[in-house]
Amino acid sequence: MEKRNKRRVILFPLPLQGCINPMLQLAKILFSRGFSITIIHTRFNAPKSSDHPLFTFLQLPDGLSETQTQSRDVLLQLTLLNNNCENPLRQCLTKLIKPEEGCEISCLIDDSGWVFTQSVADSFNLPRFVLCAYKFTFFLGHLLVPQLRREGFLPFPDSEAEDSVPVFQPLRKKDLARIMGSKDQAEPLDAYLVKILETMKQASGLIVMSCEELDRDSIAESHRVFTFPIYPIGPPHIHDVPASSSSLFEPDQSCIPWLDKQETRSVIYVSLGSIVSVTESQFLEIACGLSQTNLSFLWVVRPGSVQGREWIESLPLGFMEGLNGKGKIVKWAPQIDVLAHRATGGFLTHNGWNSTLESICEGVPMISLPFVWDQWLNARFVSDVWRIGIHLEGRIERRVIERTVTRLMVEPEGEKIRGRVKVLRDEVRRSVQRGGSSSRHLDDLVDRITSF
Ligand SMILES: O=c1ccn([C@@H]2O[C@H](COP(=O)(O)OP(=O)(O)O[C@H]3O[C@H](CO)[C@@H](O)[C@H](O)[C@H]3O)[C@@H](O)[C@H]2O)c(=O)[nH]1
Repeated sequence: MEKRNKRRVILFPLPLQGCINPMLQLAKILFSRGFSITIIHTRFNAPKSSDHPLFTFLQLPDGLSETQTQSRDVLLQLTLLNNNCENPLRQCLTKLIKPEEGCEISCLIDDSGWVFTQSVADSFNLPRFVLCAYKFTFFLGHLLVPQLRREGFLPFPDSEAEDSVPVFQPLRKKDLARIMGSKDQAEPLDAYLVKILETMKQASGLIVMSCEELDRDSIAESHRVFTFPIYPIGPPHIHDVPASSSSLFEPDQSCIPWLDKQETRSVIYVSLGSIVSVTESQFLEIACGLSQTNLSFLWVVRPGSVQGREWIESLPLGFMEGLNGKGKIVKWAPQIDVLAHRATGGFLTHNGWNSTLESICEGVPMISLPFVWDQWLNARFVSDVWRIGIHLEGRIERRVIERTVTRLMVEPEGEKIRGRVKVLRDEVRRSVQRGGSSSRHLDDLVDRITSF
């Protein structure tokens, strides 16, 4: 560990698992470079401070009611949080930014989804860096959504659904339509995106949780939109810093001894991240599809993620027993360890950006089942550009799932896909090693923060 450099960085993650993980990982990286760390967080989805004893944690009152915390409408939650948290953040910073002996606050790092933080940071003369927890292609592209809508992208005839979208490659029109959302979501979504772009333009830089190896074209294009520096520092979890969990849920550690008993690359791991929910019939189709493969599976079903059900009680009677030990269902898994396990041979994923990166970094081929937002783009990269997975094209049907899992896990096609993901894994892993692209960008970022 390097010596403390008497400088403190304040990080303020958006309270979603997919944003907390990269932000806390960034905190660990900066701590290893000598910075002291303060994490400001909402009460909603508060990270566990006990998992990070070397950081200071400060909680803001966020004003969300119990019902609002349980809502499935993430856009609504983010809007409420943005409305409620400005004053609490201002008060918190007022207390923190007192001339303190021997430790200066260098900057605020927060998520682009916080749209009030730039003006707060400005009022304290505090440089603000924005963290991009998406693939950078999506980050650039999603800011175009309001303009595309104004220009009449929607509706389009069914016959054009598979056509590509030149300004948002490699999306197909049907993917972009899903990202743009339904009519009633259009107005709040577009207003939010316009605000994100407007406030972000005044930031001191953008820290991207991707690397040149995965995002070269979009990084090269970024100067057309942003004048500030971009720091693609690579998949955050493969930097050489001590491991610690930033899970909001308790990972079921029994996954690992269970995997230890399985043959090498024999298990399909299934997880749809921290936000996606499925209908009961989709859940049953996935269950039947997996069981019909006769292959081993490890499946994360978050409590509440089957709509209208507590957990897995709608599985047919005797379903688990009928698998003869070949299936295991848990509420939350130690995902990175699962993907790194020699027994894991494939990942049926919603293609959240963290899951996609984690799978690439472990060389695990994917089956893509995106549901919302950037997942549509990540899935296209996986299946159409990098060709390291197979896209389900939304077909949550037992026969399709059975067939696709079999293709990936046991057929020659799967072997080819596995070969490609291993090549990509090696390139991406090299980026964080000394002299690699991400390692150099990280050095630049540290120099920049230190220069303030
Ligand atoms: O059983 C599990 C399941 C997931 N995870 C972790 O949880 C994170 C999940 O992140 P991600 O794969 O990005 O999915 P979401 O939680 O759904 O993330 C949201 O945020 C991401 C980053 O902005 C977006 O890419 C997604 O579309 C959005 O749904 C990953 O680090 C996983 O390792 C676990 O530790 N155990």
